[in-house]
Amino acid sequence: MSVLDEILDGVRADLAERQARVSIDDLKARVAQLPYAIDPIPALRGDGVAVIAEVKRSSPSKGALAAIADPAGLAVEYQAGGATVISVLTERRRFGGTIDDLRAVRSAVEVPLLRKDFVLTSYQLWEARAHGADLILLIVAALEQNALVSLIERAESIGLTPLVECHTEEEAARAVDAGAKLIGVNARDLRTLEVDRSAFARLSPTIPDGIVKVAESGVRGPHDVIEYARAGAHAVLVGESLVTGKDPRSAVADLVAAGAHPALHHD
Ligand SMILES: O=C(O)c1ccccc1NCC(=O)[C@H](O)[C@H](O)COP(=O)(O)O
Repeated sequence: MSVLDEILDGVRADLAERQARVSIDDLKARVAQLPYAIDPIPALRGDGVAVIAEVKRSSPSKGALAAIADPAGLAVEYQAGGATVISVLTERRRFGGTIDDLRAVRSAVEVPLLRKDFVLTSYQLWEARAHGADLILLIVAALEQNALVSLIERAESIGLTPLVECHTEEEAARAVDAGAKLIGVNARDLRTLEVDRSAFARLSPTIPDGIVKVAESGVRGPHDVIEYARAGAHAVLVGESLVTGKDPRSAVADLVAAGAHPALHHD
């Protein structure tokens, strides 16, 4: 069984437990009380390379990364450093996150929030909105094509912007066919956990102009932002190097500064 399949089994079990406690109608009622979600696309498409900074406690590839007792405090630092979007990993078993982290971060920052998880059902979309997310991750490798298409449509219908993640040419084609407007190329193969930073440059030309492109994973510092920008990234998604560094605010600011060089601006 691949790492991804193991993660998905755990996600299904945790999901069943949450669904038994909180009904989808309760989530819909909560969403009805909230302001509209923020559309992140204009900011992600702006000049320079946007930084999506991630709250990430642990990972299947590295184990424990950082204790992060105060996810909201970390998010405030990310925002102060210039992050365009903040990603919150809410998967419990392998990443040490919870949906409550999302709520805590929402109450502390104004920038758009990505719920980073393994979304399989529309319940998780409502859950994400009810806890303040503006974006949701949909992983092509985890979804049949008809499920991907219907989750994209459902997410958009409730105001969420789907970030559709791929790792291979075939998955990128599926993301485009499914109508994704925001596509992430993950350097990490979720089945083997190997990181291949050349994946973005390989897949980027296959993604049509007009779609916003995010380079995910493996960003160690400003030099990787510059490389991803040269290959056409509108944004980078960064977790590990930020949560394991000493000063998340200045680390984000350094990435933003690297991506802001006029030579890297999009046409
Ligand atoms: O991070 C992992 O080990 C991992 C394993 C299996 C599925 C997903 C995984 N990570 C999720 C992510 O996509 C990353 O957290 C995100 O892109 C940031 O990556 P990094 O900067 O390398 O922490």
